[in-house]
Amino acid sequence: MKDYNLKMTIEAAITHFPQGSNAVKVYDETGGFAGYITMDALSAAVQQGELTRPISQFVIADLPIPNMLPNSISSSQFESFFQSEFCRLVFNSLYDGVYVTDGKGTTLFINKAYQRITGIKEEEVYGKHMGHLIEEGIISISASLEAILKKQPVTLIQKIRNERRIIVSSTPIMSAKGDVLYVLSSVRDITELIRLKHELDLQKLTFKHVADTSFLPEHSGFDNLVIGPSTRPLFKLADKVAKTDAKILLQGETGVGKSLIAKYIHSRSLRSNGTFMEINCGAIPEHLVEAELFGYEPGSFTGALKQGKKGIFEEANGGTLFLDEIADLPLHLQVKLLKAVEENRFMRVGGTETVQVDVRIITATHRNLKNLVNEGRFREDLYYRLNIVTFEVPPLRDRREEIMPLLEMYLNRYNTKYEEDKKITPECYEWLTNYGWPGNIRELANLVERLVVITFNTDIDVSDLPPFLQPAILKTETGTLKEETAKLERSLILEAIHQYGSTRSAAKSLGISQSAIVQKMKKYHIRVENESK
Ligand SMILES: Nc1ncnc2c1ncn2[C@@H]1O[C@H](COP(=O)(O)OP(=O)(O)OP(=O)(O)O)[C@@H](O)[C@H]1O
Repeated sequence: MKDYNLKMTIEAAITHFPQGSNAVKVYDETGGFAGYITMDALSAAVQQGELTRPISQFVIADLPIPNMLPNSISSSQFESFFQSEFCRLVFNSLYDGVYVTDGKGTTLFINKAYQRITGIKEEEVYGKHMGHLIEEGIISISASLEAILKKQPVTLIQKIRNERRIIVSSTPIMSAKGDVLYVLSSVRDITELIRLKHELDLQKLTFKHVADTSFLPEHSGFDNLVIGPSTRPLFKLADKVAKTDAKILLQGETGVGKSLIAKYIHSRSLRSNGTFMEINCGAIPEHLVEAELFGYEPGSFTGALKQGKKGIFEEANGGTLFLDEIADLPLHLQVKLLKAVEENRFMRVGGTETVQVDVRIITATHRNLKNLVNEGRFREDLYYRLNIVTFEVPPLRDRREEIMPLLEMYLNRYNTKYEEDKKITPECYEWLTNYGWPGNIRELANLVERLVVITFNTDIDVSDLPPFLQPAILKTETGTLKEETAKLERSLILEAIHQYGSTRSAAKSLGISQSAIVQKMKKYHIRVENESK
């Protein structure tokens, strides 16, 4: 599977691991073969609680040759052991689950931990063949049967009643003749492990969050800030520079929180009683930017207000002016901005007198401004003027510890807004934390809002996620072709409805008629609120 790369974490690898495989190939950044990662290695890493370590530390060059098991104990000795009270006592005192079958795959014994982890009772499985348990949907796949078939130890991920995921390691016990006499399996709960890990992450973060923001004035509007290890230095620096008038350049992808940091700096500055004005230089038509920034005198151009208008520089007088997407400012206006920034003075469009203001300037861009300077597309003198302090705001994929608290924060927000009480399942959190979030925090917020609105059950689970986020493994692992096709169809319809807002446009985008989409929506219980006709 090309999906496995050296940077992948144990946690991500284990959730993707194809059912029934013992090993998968791993590739390096250039696409070259780097070795194998085995289920045994993942299992060992999970047992040591190394969920966030990269798999590169566990990759091996060659697959191990299967161990030949000791077979000096006779079959009757084993038989009397498995039937003894002593065996029950020993296995029942273990924290991990234990499952014992005979050499044909018929269940002989399960310990108490196995019953706790899986919810399966001994009477449900005792004397039953593993194949039968698969048919009944109690387990998804049998490591014991695999071990019998291969006559080798096998480790794999199994689903219990389509809910919990467990790691099962099965070891065959062989006779001198090489027949499998018994299979001994040990079992660990991954769902629980992952949940515990996230709970721990969340606790650590909540603690830090409180520690870092407790100094904020009440109702400052920043009660819900999530500050993780990667962004803490930025907020500390923001606090330090807030008290000065130093010009700040915020760089970072879209939706990473540049505008939020600008507001934070303003709120912590001596200008916090003044206005915070924000303008997106890329969103205004080029011919209007100058008037928006600097204002204009009466009758200075066609379409202008008779009485003239103040520009945003004047509106921000005494406060902070945040110029977003500064790289989009046309070159000819960069000269005027430079002068305004240096002297806090400028002329309105069509004006003859200078206007004096007292404004603190913060700028932001998602581009690399230095490169634009080198290419001659941004003035070097202005670049140095605006960039006394630079903040590089990292993308969400490099702030993974913040994903879970952000999901929680938005879940609370939208639960309140829509009067719902939705919860995200641990497995779903797992997928959401491992996703790359190209659209950053805004995309995350948008997805949580959608999930709160469109899901029917209280629990938001992996199957509720849009197709681009759904793990491929689920699609092959569960359900018949018909069920899987229906799931996909439902997701595609939901996506289209969400994107286009009306059944007509959604139907068009999917290449079906409006009546067909309406019928399918009835079938899949999809509703559209306030559809525009
Ligand atoms: N540390 C944080 N904690 C909580 N919410 C945050 C945090 N950072 C950003 N957000 C939220 O994420 C959303 C996007 O942030 P923001 O608008 O500041 O990003 P941006 O980088 O300015 O985006 P753009 O470049 O598109 O203007 C906002 O709703 C903001 O409140």
